Amino acid sequence: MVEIRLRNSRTRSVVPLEPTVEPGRVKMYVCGPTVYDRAHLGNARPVIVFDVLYRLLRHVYGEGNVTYARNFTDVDDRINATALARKDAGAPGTLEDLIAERSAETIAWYHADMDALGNLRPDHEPRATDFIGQMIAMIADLIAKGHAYEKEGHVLFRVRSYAEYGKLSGRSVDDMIAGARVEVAPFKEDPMDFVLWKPSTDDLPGWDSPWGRGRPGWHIECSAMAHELLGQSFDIHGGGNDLLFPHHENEIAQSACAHPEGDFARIWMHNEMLQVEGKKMSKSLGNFFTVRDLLDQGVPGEVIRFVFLGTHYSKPMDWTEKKRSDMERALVGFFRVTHGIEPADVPPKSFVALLANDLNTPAAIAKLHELQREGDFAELKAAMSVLGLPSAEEVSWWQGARRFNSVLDSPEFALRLNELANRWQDLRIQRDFASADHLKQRAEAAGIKLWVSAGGANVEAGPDFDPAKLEGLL
Ligand SMILES: Nc1ncnc2c1ncn2[C@@H]1O[C@H](COP(=O)(O)OP(=O)(O)OP(=O)(O)O)[C@@H](O)[C@H]1O
Ligand SMILES: [Zn+2]
Repeated sequence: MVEIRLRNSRTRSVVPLEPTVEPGRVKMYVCGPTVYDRAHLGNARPVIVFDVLYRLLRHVYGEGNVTYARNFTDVDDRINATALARKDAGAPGTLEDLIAERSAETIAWYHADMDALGNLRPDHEPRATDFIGQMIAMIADLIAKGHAYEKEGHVLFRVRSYAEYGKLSGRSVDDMIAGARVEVAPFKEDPMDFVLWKPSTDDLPGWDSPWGRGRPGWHIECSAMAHELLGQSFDIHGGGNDLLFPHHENEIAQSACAHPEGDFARIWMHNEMLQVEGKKMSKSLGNFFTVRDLLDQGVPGEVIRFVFLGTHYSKPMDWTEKKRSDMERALVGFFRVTHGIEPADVPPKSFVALLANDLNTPAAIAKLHELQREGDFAELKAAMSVLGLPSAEEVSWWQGARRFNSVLDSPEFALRLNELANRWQDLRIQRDFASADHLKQRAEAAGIKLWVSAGGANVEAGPDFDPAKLEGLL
C-alpha cells in the first residue's frame, strides 16, 4: 500500500500516516465555517486542500474506509446580529426562526459554492446546535475532573491544569499572557482560561444546562462533535493555520483532559492563508471577494480549484489574474487531449506518490503536463480525477474557450503538437539554441506558439492555424 506522509504541525515534521486506531480505516475532522455569510475565496482553500486529501485517502484505503467530518458552527453572535437586523426591519417569525433561516440559507450557499469547486461532501456535516447535549456532558466531565470551574453562569477551562497547553503552537502559557490580547474578566481564575459555556440573555438563543440557560463556547463544539462522530482517537485534524491558536490549542486541551485515555487527533494539518497583498483574506479586514463573485464573473469552478492546487497548501498564496489565465489555459489543454478518451483504470503510481508526499499538488500538476507531453492521455485522465477535476465530457465551457476546428480538436493533432514541443525542448536541453529558435520561428509563422513555464515546454495552436503546415515542421 502507498505510504502517505503528512506534515504534523504538532511535531513540526513530516510523518507517515499510520491508521492504527482502526487498522485500514482513516478518520479525519476539519473545522468548517461559521454560517453567518457567503464563503470568501480564502474559506475555499481548506475545503479544496482537505478534499484532495480525502480523495487520496479514498484512493489508497478504499472509499468505504475513510470517514471525513466537517462541522457547521451555527451558534454565533454574527448569525444572531443578522437575524436581529431582519427582525428590526419587520421580517415575520420569531428571532429563533430568523436565526434558523439565516443558518439554513448560509449552509445552502456554502454547499452550492463548494460543490461548484468540485468538492465532495464530507461523510458527516454536524451542526453545533444538534450536539449541545454532548457539549454539556463534556463540560460537566471537565468540571468533575478539576479541569474546569463555574463562575457567575460561565464555565471556564482551567488552562494551568493541563501541562501540555501550548505544545501545538509552541508557546508557553506565560509567553502567551505576555504577548496575547487575552480577555481579563472578573470571573476568570487566570487570564488564559477560556470559556466553555456562557450565559445567554432571554432574547438570544440558549439551552438549559446545570449552569443555567446559556450557550457553548466555540472551541468545545469541535471537541464534542469530533468525539461523538470519530471517537476518542482519530487520525487527522485539519483547518487553516489561523485556527492553530487559540482554537486548536483549546480543542486539544479540552479533549485530552476529558478523554485522557485517547489521543484525540494524531496528525494536525494546517493550510496556509490565501492573501491579498500580504495580508490574510478575511471578513474582518474587508479585503475579500466571495467564491460566488468569481463564479458569477464566469470563472469556472474547475479553474478556481486548479489555481489553488498550483500552490502547496503549506505556502501562502495570492489570487492573481495571471494565475487564473495560466491555469485555465493548462486545463483547456488537458480537457482537449482527454476528450473522448477512456481513462486508465488506475492513475500512474508516480503521480499518486507525489500526492502521498505531503500532498504535493504543484508537483502533481507538473506530472500532468508531463503525461500530456508524452501522449499518455488515458493516464492523464485518470490522474486528473484524483485531483477532483471533472472529465472533459462533464463540462463544456472549455470548448468555447478557444475556437477549435475539428483537426485542432483531435487527440492525434494534440500528439503532433506535443511532439513538436518535445523536439523544441530537447534542442534547448542540448543547448542547441540556434536550432531551437529556428524551430520556434517557423512554428510561429505557422500559427503555433511555443513557450516555457514552470511545468516545462508549452505549445498552443492559434485559431487561424493551418494544419497542413504542421507536416513541414515535424
Ligand atoms: N484567507 C484564508 N485563507 C485560507 N483559509 C482561510 C482564510 N480565511 C479563513 N480560512 C479558513 O476558513 C475556514 C472557515 O473559517 P471561518 O468560518 O472561521 O472563517 P470566517 O470567520 O468567515 O473568516 P474570517 O477569518 O475571514 O473572519 C477555517 O478553516 C479557516 O482557517
Ligand atoms: Zn474547530
